[in-house]
Amino acid sequence: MSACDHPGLLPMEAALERLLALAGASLIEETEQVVLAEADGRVLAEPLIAALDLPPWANSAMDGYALRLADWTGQALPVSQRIQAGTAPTPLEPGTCARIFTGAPLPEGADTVEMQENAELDESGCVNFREALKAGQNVRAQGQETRIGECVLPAGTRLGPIELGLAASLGAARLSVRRRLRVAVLSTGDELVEPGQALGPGQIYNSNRRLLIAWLQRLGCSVVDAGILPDDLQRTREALGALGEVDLILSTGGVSVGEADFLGMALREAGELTLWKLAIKPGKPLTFGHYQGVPVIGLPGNPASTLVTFGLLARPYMLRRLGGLRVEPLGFAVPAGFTWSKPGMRREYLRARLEHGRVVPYANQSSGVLRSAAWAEGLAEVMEGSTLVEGDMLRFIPLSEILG
Ligand SMILES: Nc1nc2c(c(=O)[nH]1)N[C@H]1C(S)=C(S)[C@@H](COP(=O)(O)OP(=O)(O)OC[C@H]3O[C@@H](n4cnc5c(N)ncnc54)[C@H](O)[C@@H]3O)O[C@H]1N2
Ligand code: MOO
Ligand SMILES: [Mg+2]
Repeated sequence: MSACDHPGLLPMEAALERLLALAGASLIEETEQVVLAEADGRVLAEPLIAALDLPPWANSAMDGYALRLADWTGQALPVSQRIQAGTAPTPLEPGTCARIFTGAPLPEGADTVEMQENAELDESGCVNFREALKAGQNVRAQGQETRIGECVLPAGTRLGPIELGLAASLGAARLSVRRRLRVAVLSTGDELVEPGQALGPGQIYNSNRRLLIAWLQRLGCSVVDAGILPDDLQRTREALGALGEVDLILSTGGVSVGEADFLGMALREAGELTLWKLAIKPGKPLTFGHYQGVPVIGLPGNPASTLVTFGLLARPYMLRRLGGLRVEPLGFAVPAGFTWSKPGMRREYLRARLEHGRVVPYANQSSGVLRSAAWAEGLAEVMEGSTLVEGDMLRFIPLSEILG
């Protein structure tokens, strides 16, 4: 039986589709102008329109000599001016050439550049060209990259180093971006203790809080750290209700079927549990609901489950709320370097590496083992109901595609 015909489990595509639709219905509308230095990781709210041609004027791609090709019939040409980058040339005197350097503006009247390695300056100050010349060679035409008025980046683009460099090349000093998403982070569990404190009986250190806060900061969110919440229904209700002005509550743990899993209970009681139990491993009990109108994503507490569900579901949801265009990781197809003989009802996301171009999973895929992800370079997707033999293709999602 596959997840599609399993009554209790929602397939991955359906879950993501629902989450993205919910996100699209609660877009963050407010925008702000930020200087480029503050714009890394933000989502562009308005298209970036070129305010100038790029390059703004024709220029040389080589260090050499600029000439009008029609002036050259094989004879040596005298050098009539010297043009460095950052200077303004005078029009080219007919029958002459100009000494020119890479990035310098082409003088009016010139249409061709020969690199200096193919030219020879004689004692009389004239240049002999050794090879046949082609009109337009080594010339970077005005506007060859971008024309003034063109849309260079659409609204919804996530800004990274390349986009910021491009905006700078067009002289944009500020960009209009969506305001930061305000996200509250809650770690649920009586067993949790923060690093730096001594462990008591039955206690473990809280890893999800650090993992999520660092990740959210990379995503450009402003984080409200709500600390550790004990496994108690009344305290859960109070904590959820007291988080103030946030766009999203992100919690870990307390969403499965245990008697101490109170987050799901609190959402059910509030009557707004929209999504629960997905056909993915790890991550089955992922929960989405609202508490007093605020969206809540309850990530499963096992650290590898937190990682997978945050990266593949919560992250796209959050970016879509900011109007993000490309929010889902793409990954790529690679051959399996392992055999998978037991088809499961849940789609598996194995913490894996590429070795000699093949996917190799970490030996211990328990969802409690975060070390698997530190070893891994990506998530290898094994589809529900399928078996694999070595060499079969599967999707590999690099962690670098989702960590930020
Ligand atoms: N009878 C069943 N039991 C479980 C089922 C099930 O279907 N039936 N599902 C299992 C699956 S799958 C998962 S995933 C977990 C999810 O449980 P919860 O989200 O309710 O999380 P907890 O029970 O609170 O904790 C699970 C596990 O993770 C550890 N944990 C929790 N928070 C943190 C943290 N911040 N840092 C580090 N580790 C954390 C916690 O100690 C538990 O070991 O449920 C299964 N059970
Ligand atoms: O769905 Mo859970 O995350 O497998 O352990
Ligand atoms: Mg539990």
